[in-house]
Amino acid sequence: MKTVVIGSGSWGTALAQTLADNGQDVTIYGVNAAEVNDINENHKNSKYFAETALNPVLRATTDLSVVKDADVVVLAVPTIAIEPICKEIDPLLTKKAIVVNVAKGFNPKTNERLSDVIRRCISPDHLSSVVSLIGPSHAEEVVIRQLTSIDAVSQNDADAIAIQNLFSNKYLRIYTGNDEVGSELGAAIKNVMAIASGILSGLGYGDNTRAALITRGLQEMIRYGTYFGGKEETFIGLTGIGDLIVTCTSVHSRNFEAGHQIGSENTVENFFRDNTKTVEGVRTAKIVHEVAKEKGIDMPICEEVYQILYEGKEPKDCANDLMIRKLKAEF
Ligand SMILES: NC(=O)C1=CN([C@@H]2O[C@H](COP(=O)(O)OP(=O)(O)OC[C@H]3O[C@@H](n4cnc5c(N)ncnc54)[C@H](OP(=O)(O)O)[C@@H]3O)[C@@H](O)[C@H]2O)C=CC1
Ligand SMILES: O=C(CO)COP(=O)(O)O
Repeated sequence: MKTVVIGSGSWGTALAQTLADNGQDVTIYGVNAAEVNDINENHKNSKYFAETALNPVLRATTDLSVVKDADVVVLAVPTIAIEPICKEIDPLLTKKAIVVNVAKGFNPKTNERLSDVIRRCISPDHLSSVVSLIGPSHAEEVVIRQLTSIDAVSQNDADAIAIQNLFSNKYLRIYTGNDEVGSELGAAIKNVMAIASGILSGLGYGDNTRAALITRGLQEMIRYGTYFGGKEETFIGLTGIGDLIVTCTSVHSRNFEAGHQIGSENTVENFFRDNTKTVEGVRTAKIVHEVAKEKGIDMPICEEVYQILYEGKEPKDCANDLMIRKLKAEF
């Protein structure tokens, strides 16, 4: 199988190296010539993994025509780039490819789920199916071959199994799934919860607060996901509670890190002025706010994160307001 990984950032590099470790034919396509040269010449991607020597067989290119003849195309770019890159690659594909999405969030222009964007932008002649490869997986750990488990989720069982077999090895164990809605919504919304977790940590709150946030955050994810047809059980799997735990507790999470800065400064000002990293939860918070409001879905934690990011509310007031809401039964 010929695989092209679109995106020479942290996750694209780590996943492509996994395929290189598995002896697969894989090439990374990147828009950033410095990252591409670093991979080819130095066997490093110093911008993201300063200390890590990559598998030396890994190759990268800035020529998008590399997707010609690809059997598998992995989209490892931020959500904002998914629609444009699909439109760019569609005319270059010469056969039906499995398109694997690893981004977490929604299309910022239309609020669509990413699998729907890919099906809309890649013509049926060029698309076998969409597989979402998502779960608790910081690139910083996968690139040094730390044991990790994630899901290959697709409406097409055979393609999910093909992607499971392609990526699995002794450090990356892939499970299959077919609840596209539940898996994608869980993996998207956990980024908002990770911002909330970072904010609470920045405000000085500890383990009790984080456990409450993760538990109640999961309930919000279930409420939102099941509204759109996701299965409740999916949210107690890798793309739900698994991804929620890793991003709400890890120093590697950029969403947690952003929240931590916002909480410790009690303002979003410096974050919005200085941030250059991919922090998907920021856009997701706005989309969840809009959709939840329109559909009448109760999302109190997501709403407070939205208020902090977009409406100038102070983080410490949000934490207090969540605690003094009308008391109720847990379930
Ligand atoms: N990093 C991780 O641990 C994980 C990330 N993800 C998800 O994967 C997605 C990608 O994130 P990640 O790799 O971390 O992000 P990074 O910021 O590390 O890298 C993104 C890469 O995409 C490139 N890029 C941006 N636009 C385009 C485009 N139109 N065509 C080709 N390349 C483009 C960027 O180039 P440039 O540098 O020039 O901007 C950069 O190389 C996100 O949705 C994230 O949530 C999911 C699981 C784990
Ligand atoms: O999704 C991730 C790990 O599963 C990456 O999280 P961040 O985008 O917050 O770094």
